[in-house]
Amino acid sequence: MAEHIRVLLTEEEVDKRIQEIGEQISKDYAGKQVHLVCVLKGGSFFMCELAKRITVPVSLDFMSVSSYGSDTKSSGVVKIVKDLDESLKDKDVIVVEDIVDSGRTLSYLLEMLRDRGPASLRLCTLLDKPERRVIDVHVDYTGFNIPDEFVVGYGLDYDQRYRNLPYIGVVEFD
Ligand SMILES: O=P(O)(O)OC[C@H]1O[C@H](OP(=O)(O)OP(=O)(O)O)[C@H](O)[C@@H]1O
Ligand code: HPA
Ligand SMILES: [Mg+2]
Repeated sequence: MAEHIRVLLTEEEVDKRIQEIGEQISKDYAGKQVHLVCVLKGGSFFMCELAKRITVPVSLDFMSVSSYGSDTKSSGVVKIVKDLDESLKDKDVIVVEDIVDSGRTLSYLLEMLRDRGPASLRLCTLLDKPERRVIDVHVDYTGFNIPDEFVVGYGLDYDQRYRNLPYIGVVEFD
């Protein structure tokens, strides 16, 4: 089946919104250092762009998680594939994600990271699909609320492809 991408958010719209979030974070964390935690792979493109627009001191770390499988996924259990290199103790942490969909990944992850003793812990996501939520997750910074459609680009993949698109699109099948 042939597929094509319908543009949902242009590169300009995404860039402008990331700039706004960067400014907001810089204000909210004035006088502090923020520690950005990127959830691989999807969060990587957004985190790099966001970090460039934050004007307070920034440090970065990366983690990779995966769902256990369809059975346990419904219980919200995720497996850590690559853990953070550094401790979160007493740091002002912002978890950076590409999308919050069902909320399973982030609700589990935030609970786990909270146990590591950060001074503060917030969540920043480029996209949010509120209609799809199964588990409640508090999002502190949201780029865009989007409808319930499967999106790609800016880190988001369809079968590992399209992460490199500089805009957000919807996969459509001809
Ligand atoms: O709210 P949820 O329903 O849990 O879905 C959101 C999660 O799913 C995607 O990651 P994925 O596991 O596909 O890995 P990837 O980032 O490597 O693509 C996305 O990047 C979020 O981490
Ligand atoms: O809409 C989506 N696109 C790509 N990956 C995802 N993971 C959760 N939702 C999505
Ligand atoms: Mg992800």
